[in-house]
Amino acid sequence: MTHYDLVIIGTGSGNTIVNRRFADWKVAIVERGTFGGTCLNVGCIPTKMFVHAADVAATPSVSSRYGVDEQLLGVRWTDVRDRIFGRIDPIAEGGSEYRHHNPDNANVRVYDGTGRFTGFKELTVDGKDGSTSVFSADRFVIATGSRPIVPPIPGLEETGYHTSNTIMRLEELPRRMAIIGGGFVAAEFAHVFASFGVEVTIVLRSNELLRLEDGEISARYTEIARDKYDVRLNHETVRVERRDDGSILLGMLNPDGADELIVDELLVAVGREPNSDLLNLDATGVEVDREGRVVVDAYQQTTVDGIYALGDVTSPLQLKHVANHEARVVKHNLLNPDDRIEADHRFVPHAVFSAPQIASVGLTEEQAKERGIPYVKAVQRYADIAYGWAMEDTTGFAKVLADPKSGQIIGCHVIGPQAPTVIQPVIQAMSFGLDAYTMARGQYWIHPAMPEVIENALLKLDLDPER
Ligand SMILES: Cc1cc2nc3c(=O)[nH]c(=O)nc-3n(C[C@H](O)[C@H](O)[C@H](O)COP(=O)(O)OP(=O)(O)OC[C@H]3O[C@@H](n4cnc5c(N)ncnc54)[C@H](O)[C@@H]3O)c2cc1C
Ligand SMILES: NC(=O)c1ccc[n+]([C@@H]2O[C@H](COP(=O)([O-])OP(=O)(O)OC[C@H]3O[C@@H](n4cnc5c(N)ncnc54)[C@H](O)[C@@H]3O)[C@@H](O)[C@H]2O)c1
Repeated sequence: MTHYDLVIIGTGSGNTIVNRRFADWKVAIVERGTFGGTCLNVGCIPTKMFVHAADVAATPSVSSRYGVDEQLLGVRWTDVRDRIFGRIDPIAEGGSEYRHHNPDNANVRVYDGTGRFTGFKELTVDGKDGSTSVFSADRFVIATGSRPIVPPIPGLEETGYHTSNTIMRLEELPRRMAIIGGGFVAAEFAHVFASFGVEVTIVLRSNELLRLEDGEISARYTEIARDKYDVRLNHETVRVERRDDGSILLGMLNPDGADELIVDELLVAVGREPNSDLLNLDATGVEVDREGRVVVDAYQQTTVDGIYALGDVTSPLQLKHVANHEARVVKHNLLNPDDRIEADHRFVPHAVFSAPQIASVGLTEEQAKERGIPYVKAVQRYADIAYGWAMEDTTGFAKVLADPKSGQIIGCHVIGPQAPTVIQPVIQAMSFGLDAYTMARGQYWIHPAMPEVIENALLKLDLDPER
């Protein structure tokens, strides 16, 4: 049986581990799908390329507030789509080609197929070409990501539906689209398709969109979304069927009774589950938790010595920057087994590229309350800073929570233009222990740029003068 020094299963962030420092290792990489994983092929990168096109398409609807009258003449969907995938698909192919054939990878063998453990540190790969390969290794990295959850709604399978994996490759724009779910994917695709002229209906069970955000952010986003889209809160989808004219009917229940909706396309966006079940992890002794996530310690090592895991298959934070960080930790620990480092999950930010954009780091106000953590808070509206005037923004704000005594920032939540960029200095301050006052007054803030929304929020904090 072939024996490797290292086997990587999954080519999302897992693929970033192997470089020249592993030149004298015998390495295998296993991939069942498209090389490059979720972020490149069906996640962050294409979605944000669509989001930018949507931002452009949405501009004429607001430009008159600046005294500029514009008209959207049309959205050439296939041109939008083909520009995006015309750029991305070759990158995935190039990545695969590089690993398969480039002399840099003379020590690397790529297996195109699905890996599953068939013994202790023994993997069997069912190849896409029908072959079966069995090999062993000293070390493994499980980096198999996650996949969209498909809820057991009667009629869903027979009717057909899209997930984030397929919706970006539609042949044409539908007239009407329903999105089941009220999280990241729902918020981003609602913006994309509504900006392109599709009538979007969001159907969700809870009474708020993006309900895991800070309460004031979810409430503001929900209010804005209800103005733009048909949002059916507190609606449980209980059946789906295809009608004779090809349209799709959703049967829903809400506290007032039954409700129906007819659309042309259906996007299911109710979360993602870890790809741990395909791996037969019992065979090698790797444990998973109740949600199916691979259990790891602070070094990203699983319950088996020498088997590491990273990214969506192990983390409740299904974000590319988390997967990338964990990949760097795993790489270091593989190369330096006697001097391992721990992953740092203290201040993991996230952003939703919806309209408006949202970004967040640290505790929400609700979490601070629940945990009994003392805090002071300040809110700064975009409407009251110079660039907010320029944009005529009326709904955006930045909210900062800080420890009243030390001034350390414990959370920051932003809804409004450039939120994912505006929040970055706060992530830096939290990561390096800079207190709110020093952060605000210890540096220049470019005037009149958007980060002034953060500067002003920091200055409004009612911190203990003795700190
Ligand atoms: C629509 C969408 C938008 C997103 N936008 C953002 C964003 O803006 N910012 C952000 O931070 N995050 C975003 N994410 C999340 C981000 O894409 C993921 O957190 C990240 O890609 C996870 O990386 P990973 O390496 O853990 O897994 P993946 O990139 O999913 O890689 C796992 C790979 O393993 C392969 N695989 C699985 N099982 C096996 C097996 N048994 N054998 C062989 N191969 C296997 C899969 O085919 C896949 O290629 C988005 C996700 C989605 C779906
Ligand atoms: N900008 C980004 O970073 C970005 C963008 C897209 C996706 N992602 C990642 O991908 C993950 C998946 O995104 P998502 O939007 O699918 O999940 P999500 O967890 O963000 O939201 C899921 C939504 O579906 C609802 N829901 C759950 N089960 C349901 C059911 N049976 N019926 C109806 N509604 C149900 C939940 O209440 C929630 O509103 C995100 O959690 C995030 O980590 C990140």
